[in-house]
Amino acid sequence: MNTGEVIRAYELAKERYAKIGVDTDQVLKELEKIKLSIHCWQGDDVKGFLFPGQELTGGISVSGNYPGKAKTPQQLRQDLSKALSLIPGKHKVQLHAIYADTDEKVDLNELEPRHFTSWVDWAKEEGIGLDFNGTFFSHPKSASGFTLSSPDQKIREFWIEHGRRSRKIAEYFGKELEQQSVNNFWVPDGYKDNPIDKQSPRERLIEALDEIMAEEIDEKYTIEALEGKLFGTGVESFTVGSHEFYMAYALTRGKLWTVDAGHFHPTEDPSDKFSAFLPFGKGLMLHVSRPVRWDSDHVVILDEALIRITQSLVRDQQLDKVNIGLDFFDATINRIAAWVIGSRNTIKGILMGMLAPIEDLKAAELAGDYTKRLAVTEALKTYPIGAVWDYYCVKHNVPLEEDWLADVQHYEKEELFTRN
Ligand SMILES: C[C@H](O)[C@H](O)[C@@H](O)C(=O)CO
Ligand SMILES: [Mn+2]
Repeated sequence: MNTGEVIRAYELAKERYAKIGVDTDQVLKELEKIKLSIHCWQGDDVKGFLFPGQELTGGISVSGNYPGKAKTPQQLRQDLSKALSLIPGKHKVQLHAIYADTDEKVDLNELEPRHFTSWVDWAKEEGIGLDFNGTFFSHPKSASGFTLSSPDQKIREFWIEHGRRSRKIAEYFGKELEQQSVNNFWVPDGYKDNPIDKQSPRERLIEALDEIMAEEIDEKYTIEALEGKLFGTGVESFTVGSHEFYMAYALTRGKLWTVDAGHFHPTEDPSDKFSAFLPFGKGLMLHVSRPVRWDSDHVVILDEALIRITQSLVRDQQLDKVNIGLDFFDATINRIAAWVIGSRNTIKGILMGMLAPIEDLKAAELAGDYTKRLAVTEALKTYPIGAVWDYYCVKHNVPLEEDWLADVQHYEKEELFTRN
């Protein structure tokens, strides 16, 4: 489609939506405000650069061996820039601590903001923000399966220091990039088999987190988010940082609660958590992911689960209290395409949520008119969202659905396949 065709299709779609009271121009203005927090670790299968020979641990795994993964910080930034050029809007990128860019031999408890200056320079060039994650896995000191809740004080102290340093790095991001940097905490701690004592590890985790958070840091620059999980592979029976644990921690400490869509029982609907937590809590961080039977971290597609999440955010007016991060890693496909597909789908999901006569539907629901609620929501599924999306892409100078893949394939040939 050429630009003229896109505009004509948009004008027709605009009229169609106007008939049900939806102003598409206004919707696109709102959509522009959406900032995803795109995870850097899709670009190199969660390897990072600090510990080259280290295997991925912590009960998470990446399958696949697609050629061309980023092996240096420069390559990862170049790949991220390519992906960002194909995703409409201005976003953020989330780093893990293992993505420090330095020639020094530095351990996780020694990291400083200066080890991330090249990332900040790059973010300034891109005009984007940076979020952060301490890396509490893939390290000899997490080999016992315990980090912040370890019964070994020395191990605990190592990870507490890492947590403290992660806050200083996130603060630095916030100051330099003039926007709050969310600092996400996820630890893999837990047992494969049934424990006798569940209380002590949780008490140790509370104490360790409190020590990490002891220093007051201006929230203008950074805020912590805490990510719970039902289980990980090898940690099937007991996870110290469960959902209830972190929800309570976040509520009592004024922090964000992280909802990773892959971290729940498959019959649970993560989107249902938002309206239960937000009336009490400061806000949420999301890790939008696609669990296939388990926390498999598949690339996000425009499926029912994603739409439930994005519809909740829009319908319950939660967008200003929720940071929309992504978390998936697939090494069986082109990694840049993975970022582009997952990010574009998440934005499309939000657009889908916005392109609805929400007030009208709320009124119908309140009046007990569930027939109208069902009829209209079903009808909306075949409304011309694609035409609105195409127009949004053109407005933001990014390729249409049928065009971006050729761009990625060209980059793959010229750049990714030349890497050994
Ligand atoms: C890289 C991980 O996915 C990430 O740190 C964490 O957010 C997670 O989801 C672990 O399952
Ligand atoms: Mn996650």
